[in-house]
Amino acid sequence: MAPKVLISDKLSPAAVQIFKDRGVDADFLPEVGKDKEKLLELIGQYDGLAIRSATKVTEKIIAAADRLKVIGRAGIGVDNVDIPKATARGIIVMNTPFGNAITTAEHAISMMMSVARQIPAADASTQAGKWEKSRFMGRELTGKTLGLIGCGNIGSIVADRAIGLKMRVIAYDPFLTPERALALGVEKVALDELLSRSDFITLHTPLTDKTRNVISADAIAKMKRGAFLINCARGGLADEAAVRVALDEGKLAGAAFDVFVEEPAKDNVLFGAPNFVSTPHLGASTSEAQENVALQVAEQMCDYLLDGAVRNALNMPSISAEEAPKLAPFVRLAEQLGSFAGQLTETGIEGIRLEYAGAIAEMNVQALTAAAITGLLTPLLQTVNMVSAPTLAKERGIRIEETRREKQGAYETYMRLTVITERQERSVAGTVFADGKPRIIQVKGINMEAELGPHMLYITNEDKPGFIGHLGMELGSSGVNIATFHLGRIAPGEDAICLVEVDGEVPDEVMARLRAVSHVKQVQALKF
Ligand SMILES: NC(=O)c1ccc[n+]([C@@H]2O[C@H](COP(=O)([O-])OP(=O)(O)OC[C@H]3O[C@@H](n4cnc5c(N)ncnc54)[C@H](O)[C@@H]3O)[C@@H](O)[C@H]2O)c1
Ligand SMILES: O=C(O)[C@H](O)COP(=O)(O)O
Repeated sequence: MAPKVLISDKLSPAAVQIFKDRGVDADFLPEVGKDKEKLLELIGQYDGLAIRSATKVTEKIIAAADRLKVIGRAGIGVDNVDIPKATARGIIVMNTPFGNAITTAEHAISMMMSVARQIPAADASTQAGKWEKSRFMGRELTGKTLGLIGCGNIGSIVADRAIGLKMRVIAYDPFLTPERALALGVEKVALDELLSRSDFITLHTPLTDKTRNVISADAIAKMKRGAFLINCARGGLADEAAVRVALDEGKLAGAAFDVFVEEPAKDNVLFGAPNFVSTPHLGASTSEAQENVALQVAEQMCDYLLDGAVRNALNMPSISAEEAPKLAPFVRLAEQLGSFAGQLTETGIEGIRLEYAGAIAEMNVQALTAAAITGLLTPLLQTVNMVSAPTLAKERGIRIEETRREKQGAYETYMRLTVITERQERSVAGTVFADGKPRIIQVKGINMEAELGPHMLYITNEDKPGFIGHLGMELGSSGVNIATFHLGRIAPGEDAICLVEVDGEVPDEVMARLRAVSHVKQVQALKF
């Protein structure tokens, strides 16, 4: 059955066409995003949800999203999605980090020019038949200092354009490296220095606990009298009430906001303030940017739903479309090793150690580790996948160690998973053969070579004559057919392991008889 996607926001129709061309059923219902109840009613039917900023993907929506595998944001900001809740349910959240960056940077520059020359007010006055030439005295940009708070994708494009306008650009961004600042032609400064030196300040950070109200009354007090403030990033970065006071008092010569604490902004404290310019969250609204983000998000969602490729996800390592089919057998191996160890572990898991050697060490190990944790936790938790597994493990205090080795042993690829509990460490290792099928090649240091089937018996025993015959007889007389049989031992007469694939589930009474077979130490049924 073709995957089904709901487009619940005003995305460019280009997205619908991509979904159609790739064989994904897409329902284009752009009004649903604003109607919480309708979204709640419909969401259970979909594998994918394509959104912009109007759709709020809350905990309640996620709880009702029984089939949902991916949320695709045609744009950058994902503050309208409850990512931790999506992650816990194994839903990938992806965005399009570059598709609307140029357009938004251009909007910030437009807002800076508009507010510097009071264009909206001058336009309204002129069209009202007044000719108030002396009322609208503006400010020149050339030679002025522009302070960027946040110098990522959009901030750095703004810097480039502002340098073109002959402005001096300074930036406050803790993650901006000196090399990057140099390459951009930007001076990296501390926040207080930026506040005191800038003639214009533009905001380009996400809204986080650290950035909320970065422009507070205190921050405004540190700014130059007559400075301008531009916010095309997120409402909440500036304290709107404090900005209103500063505009009324003339501390700020003007402010231009595209984004507001509450959107849609219908009755904002800033409305009507002197030299306040506003737009209704139009930063990304150009036909070019909307086409870019719609195409990109639709392709990314199709890649994931159809091929398992992951791009621009905020809660899962990337897996390229070329890589996905090559990685698939190794993901299966990692899941099997995790599941094998998980089913044999009865006490609390303190940590897991993952060792990758040979060709596998060069692969997307982050994805393989996520797959191994998925396999490990699946027997313990109801719903877990590669998206939720690392978070669920972390929440449970499970330590994850990863090592990569170039050295190859007998096998071209070698992956070993060791589960660490308070009582013991148990390891299981495997490889993928040229036929693309995973094999178990070591259990607790004992070499063997076994392909796992849906129903397996894991038996530990003493290596003594008669054991195999006795075991075979018990299974045969109980009507349990043996599909494959694999043996390994430390040394003649010592501890041994036996992995048997059987055709179907082994009833409890048969399990009890197997446990009574002489030289048997442990018998456990495993499912894959
Ligand atoms: N108005 C719109 O329509 C529109 C369109 C696109 C993006 N946006 C918003 O613009 C903002 C920036 O987007 P981007 O693509 O440049 O993001 P980005 O992730 O590329 O850049 C954000 C920058 O902020 C910096 N940063 C993080 N915390 C900081 C802090 N405490 N102090 C200073 N800097 C900090 C980061 O280091 C990073 O360099 C986002 O909030 C995004 O949602 C708005
Ligand atoms: O984060 C973004 O990409 C912008 O805020 C754009 O939002 P929009 O897609 O709702 O216009």
